[in-house]
Amino acid sequence: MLLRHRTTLQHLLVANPIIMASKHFLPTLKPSFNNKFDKINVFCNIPINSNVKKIGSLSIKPSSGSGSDSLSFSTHASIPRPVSDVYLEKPDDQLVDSPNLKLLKLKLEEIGIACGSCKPGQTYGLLCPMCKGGDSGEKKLSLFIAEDGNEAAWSCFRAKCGWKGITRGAADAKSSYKMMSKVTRVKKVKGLIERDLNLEPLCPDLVEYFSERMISEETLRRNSVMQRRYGNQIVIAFTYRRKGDLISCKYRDLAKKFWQESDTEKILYGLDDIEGASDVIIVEGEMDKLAMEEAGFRNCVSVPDGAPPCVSAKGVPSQEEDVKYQYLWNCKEYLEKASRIILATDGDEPGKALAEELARRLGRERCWRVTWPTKNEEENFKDANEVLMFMGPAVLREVIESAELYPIKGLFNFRDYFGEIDAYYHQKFLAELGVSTGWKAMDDLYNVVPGELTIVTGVPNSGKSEWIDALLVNLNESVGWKFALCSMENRVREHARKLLEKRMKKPFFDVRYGKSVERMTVEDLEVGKKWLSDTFHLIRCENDCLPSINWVLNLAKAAVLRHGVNGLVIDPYNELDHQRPPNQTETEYVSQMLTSIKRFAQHHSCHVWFVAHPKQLQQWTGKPPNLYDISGSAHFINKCDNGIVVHRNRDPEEGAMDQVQICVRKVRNKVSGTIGDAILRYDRVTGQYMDVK
Ligand SMILES: Nc1ncnc2c1ncn2[C@@H]1O[C@H](COP(=O)(O)OP(=O)(O)OP(=O)(O)O)[C@@H](O)[C@H]1O
Repeated sequence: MLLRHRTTLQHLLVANPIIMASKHFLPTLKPSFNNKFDKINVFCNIPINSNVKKIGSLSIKPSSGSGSDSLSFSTHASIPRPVSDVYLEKPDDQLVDSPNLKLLKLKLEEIGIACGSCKPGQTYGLLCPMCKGGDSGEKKLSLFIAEDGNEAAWSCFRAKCGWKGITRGAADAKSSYKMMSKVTRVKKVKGLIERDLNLEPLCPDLVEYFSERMISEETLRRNSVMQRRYGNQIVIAFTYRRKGDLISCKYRDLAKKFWQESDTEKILYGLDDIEGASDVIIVEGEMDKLAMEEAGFRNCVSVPDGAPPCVSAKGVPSQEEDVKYQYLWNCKEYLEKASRIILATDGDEPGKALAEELARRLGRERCWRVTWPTKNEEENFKDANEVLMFMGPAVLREVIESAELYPIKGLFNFRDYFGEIDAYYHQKFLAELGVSTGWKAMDDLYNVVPGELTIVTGVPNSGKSEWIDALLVNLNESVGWKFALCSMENRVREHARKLLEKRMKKPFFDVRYGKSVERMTVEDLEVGKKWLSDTFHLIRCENDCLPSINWVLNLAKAAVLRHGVNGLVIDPYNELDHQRPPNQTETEYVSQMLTSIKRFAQHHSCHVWFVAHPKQLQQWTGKPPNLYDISGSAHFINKCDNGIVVHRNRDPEEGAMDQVQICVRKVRNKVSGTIGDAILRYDRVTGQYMDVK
């Protein structure tokens, strides 16, 4: 006797539509089917012998008793439960009392399946012992007991669980079960039979619907767009094909709800159109694929599952784990031949996330992206079909033709910087040309550029610190710059005195060096103190240990962000903590340290003056030292933007004793200066440096 309404598990899964919304991956929407008989035709008429001999042939289907509203079951909830003719002819007790059935039930109970009053030959919706039906406790475990009561098969239809298995009542038989979701996430079917899907040519109303979206009948025909009836409702059927064979089918009703044949292989829509193509366009939906054809591009495919809400924070998983993008792997051979892939996904955030996920997998270097034209002052058109509808095929063509290279992190073109280059040309960043030091003698040689590193050296007592202080005072007076000071050799009050003398142009005291000039008044001191606190921020290690360069840079960063400082002085290098790993040479250490300083300077547009002493000069002739004489490493001169040697005359016979030589020995940026010497005069009373008249 034949069971007319029995289905195999496979057929059941094929017939269970997985419903999808247009935008994100697989949300659980429910289509509005209402004719049960129509649906039965989808998966019935498969004669199966009622005498189930092999475990493998045991059949199962979701039960109407599940009473659930979830996607797998809802579609068929209204279908009359398939009931065996054999079973109907037999009185209940003949089956219930069989010893094998008792044994079988015992085994099921042991596994956790509460099958108490279940009868052979029927399918039941029970609570899955594995997932407990999720948060809502849905009864999604479908259990089927064979007519002879010897065998049972079950499957949990919750997508997150998928537990399934089979067992027999015989005493020696072992149960076999597995978590479907962990073992095989994508169940492949051998192929859909078009006839079984009851697809029909599009009716005039649907053709009209497409024509309103500027999709012609010719394009619909070429892409085999069909329709399918669900009772009195007709839905669009997008057929997914490979080499002409039907692989999957996606449905769309007029309310824009999507669902598709489940357990079909995931492939790109329009796959045959990109066979052998070197240029491939990828869009986010079937309508966009059809729209591209209207604009003259057949070499276009659509992703089957829409876009993710955002880019995954994790890296690209392995092929097996990459469930959401399985369609790319399944179409690998079609895509790997393409040298140019234009990602024409939607312009919204999920669309951009999809483009990024595709680019990550396909290789950014061969990806391009499009910019959808503006719709009005606030928004852009969102996809190909919208552009086709409102702007026409020529504009859509133009959008594709003007696609730009997909950005690769770290790889740029000058084009990306045109705004900045224009501003530089029009001198919008005045300081970029360098701020004058305040000494005419130096204007052609050295100007201070934000974000650069200046190394200052000179023999002990040459006046390096004095000259830098004087420079800071000048820069503050001329352009209002503020500074972070990490001056380890200076006591705070002494440093304050030196700065105040330069600023107030008066000596702090009226002793020895300042006897000849009136000292600054208490009022001057008050004004000066305010200026000090407005202009300088001190980086100081308050305990006895030496500060490390990273410690200094972190505080300098805080000073930039909190107080907007424009310059940092680190004076001197040898007062920093220079502990380095045992496997690192001093040269490597200095190189790394200077890289950190430069990165800080550039990132924060903060000029850094770094004071470094020369190594002990064996036979010093009184001449200025060389930048290569800096103790530690030649990297000081190699890595700095500017190198300055401060030198003063100590021989009365050689010239005036108050003369100071500022030797500019390196200038990387010709816009800000050049190599050469400037002579300044040092006023010992006020600590000021002045041009020589
Ligand atoms: N041209 C000059 N004539 C006379 N005295 C000067 C001159 N330049 C600097 N000085 C004095 O030399 C002393 C040391 O100056 P400063 O601390 O700036 O030198 P330095 O090069 O930074 O020294 P060090 O290498 O020891 O740190 C100060 O007292 C300063 O007043």
